[in-house]
Amino acid sequence: MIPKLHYISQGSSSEEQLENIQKACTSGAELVQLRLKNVSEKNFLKVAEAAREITSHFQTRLIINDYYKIAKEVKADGVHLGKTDSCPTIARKHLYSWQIIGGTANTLQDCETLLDKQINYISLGPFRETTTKDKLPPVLGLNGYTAITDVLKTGTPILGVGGITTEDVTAILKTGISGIAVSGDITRDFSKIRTFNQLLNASSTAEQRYTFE
Ligand SMILES: Cc1ncc(COP(=O)(O)OP(=O)(O)O)c(N)n1
Ligand SMILES: Cc1nc(C(=O)O)sc1CCOP(=O)(O)O
Ligand SMILES: [Mg+2]
Repeated sequence: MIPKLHYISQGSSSEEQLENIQKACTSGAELVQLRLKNVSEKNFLKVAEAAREITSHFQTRLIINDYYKIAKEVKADGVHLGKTDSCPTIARKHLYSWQIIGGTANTLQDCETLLDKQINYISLGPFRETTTKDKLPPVLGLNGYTAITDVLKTGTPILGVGGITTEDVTAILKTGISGIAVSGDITRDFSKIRTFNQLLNASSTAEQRYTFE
């Protein structure tokens, strides 16, 4: 099962990235995506190895952004690929059978293309403007989400992404979106993970671990 909350990492250095990943894990994140830009592949691999160690310690899933070969090398739980990244079909051939592949979509057509390529989840965005990523396509908002999920009848999880805060969750879930990926709102305050999990009715790993339910 794909967790309903994905924390997309950020940080202005490798050290800050790893600190944020550790904070996300201690705050109950079930899944962390390592998103690190403007570093060499060699440096990305080093950070990915450290991120794998941290996440494994907390039994938190790890998704590698962009680099499917690194996802295989560090035995991450999967890879996230955007429209200008490697093709999911090629990544699938390279990865272990248990590794998951997520893909970015901005339109209904993108979603259909990804479903044909048998990805495990779709991340549909941007929900609203965000400073976390440059050169975003037009925002979809609640109406855009409803228009796409109404047509797209699929059992594949569709996550919302882009400028999402805790205040948006309830309305987003009513559109047919089943989970969310968040960077800024969580990085500003890691205690928000607990609130997001409650709003999403997602299991908080820490709570599960101690309640025997
Ligand atoms: C969960 C999630 N959704 C969307 C993206 C964006 O991927 P992409 O379009 O490849 O852009 P970059 O993140 O690589 O800049 C994502 N990473 N994660
Ligand atoms: C990485 C990313 N991809 C997006 C897309 O729409 O494809 S929006 C986005 C940024 C998500 O971070 P925040 O929660 O800080 O807006
Ligand atoms: Mg990418």
